[in-house]
This record gives sequence, structure tokens and C-alpha cells, in this order.
Amino acid sequence: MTEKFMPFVTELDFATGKLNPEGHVITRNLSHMKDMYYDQEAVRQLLGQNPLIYVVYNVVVPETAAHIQHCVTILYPGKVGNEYFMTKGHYHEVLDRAEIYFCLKGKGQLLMQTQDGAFASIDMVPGSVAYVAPEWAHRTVNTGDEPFVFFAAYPGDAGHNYGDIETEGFAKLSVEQNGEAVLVDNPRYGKAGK
Ligand SMILES: O=P(O)(O)OC[C@H]1O[C@H](O)[C@H](O)[C@@H](O)[C@@H]1O
Repeated sequence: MTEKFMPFVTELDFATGKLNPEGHVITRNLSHMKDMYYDQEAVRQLLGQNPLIYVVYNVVVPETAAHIQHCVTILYPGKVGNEYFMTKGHYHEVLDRAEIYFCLKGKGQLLMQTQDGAFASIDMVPGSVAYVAPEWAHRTVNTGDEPFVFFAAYPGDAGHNYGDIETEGFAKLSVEQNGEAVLVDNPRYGKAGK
């Protein structure tokens, strides 16, 4: 008989967003994504402090279509210039793989776009369950003043493709204007390698 993959449980601490066991932990400071923010002068000024932007606790399961990857992201509050702290954002390497986000704490935006130029955004508050449909790149932004914590689940074989997002970002930037979070056109979008 082939050996079975055994069911298991991970505990999620609602107060902190941490998983126990922590699993595979990804930590991203400003230095890991310094080219992704629009205001490069603000980046230079902040790099001395090199703030922690987000931490992802990933439950470790095989990276195959049969499994469901799941993780919790803690995205800290803050801004680079007037642009809110955000995740890098990515397409799935296997493009037609969807994802579900469930907001546990704080507030933020989920920005999404497709390779043929469509753009969408969803406001996330505790209880929001967002569906990232297949083929949509996704990035989250913390528009509040406390950690924005969300759970995500997606097919095990999805993978991460940062592609053009690494150099030109998303179609819109999420920025603070007069105390409000607004989306403005990203001047760098559509320019990579062209
Ligand atoms: O990989 P990033 O774009 O930096 O996003 C950070 C994380 O965000 C979500 O939680 C995804 O489900 C993870 O797969 C991803 O690692």
C-alpha cells in the first residue's frame, strides 16, 4: 500500500496572525523590494531603517495540484512617501490557478490585474473573503494603521511569477491623499522592456 499523506492541523493565533507551527516563513523588509515603490527618494531615506513590511507564514504541503497551499500574511502599516506598504504581488506561474483571501484583522486593498490590461480592486476588512480568479495577478496593500492580517489558500502547484511586476508594478498605485487611500495611475506601468 502507498503511504498516505496524513491530515494535520495548524493553529492560527487571531491576536497576532501567527501560525503554530510557523511553517516556512518569508520576511520582507524594504530592502527586498526597494525598486517596487514609486518614490525612490523616499526609499533612499527609509532604507537606513529598512522597515519590516510583511511576514508570511506558509504551511508546508507538497507543491502539487492535489494539495492546497495555505498561509497567513501580516502586512504592517506604513508608507514609502505617500504609497502604502504592500506585498510584491505576483501572477501564478501556472496562470490559471485561483486563490482565496480571507481578511482576519486590519484593513487593506487587494489589487488585481491581468496580462491583457484589466484591473480590479477589492477593499478588505475583517470577514471579507475575496476570490482572486484564475489569471489575475494579486497584491495587497495596508491602508490602515494596524497590521493587516489575512489568510490565503491556493492550489499547490500554482507557483509565483513576479515577471513585469518586479520592474513596473501594478496599473494603479495605492496612495494616501488628504488622509484617504486612493488609487492613482502608475506612471511606470506598461513600460518594462518596451
Ligand atoms: O509573494 P508576494 O507577492 O510577496 O506575496 C506574499 C504572499 O501573499 C499571499 O499570502 C500569497 O498567498 C502567498 O503565496 C504570497 O507569498
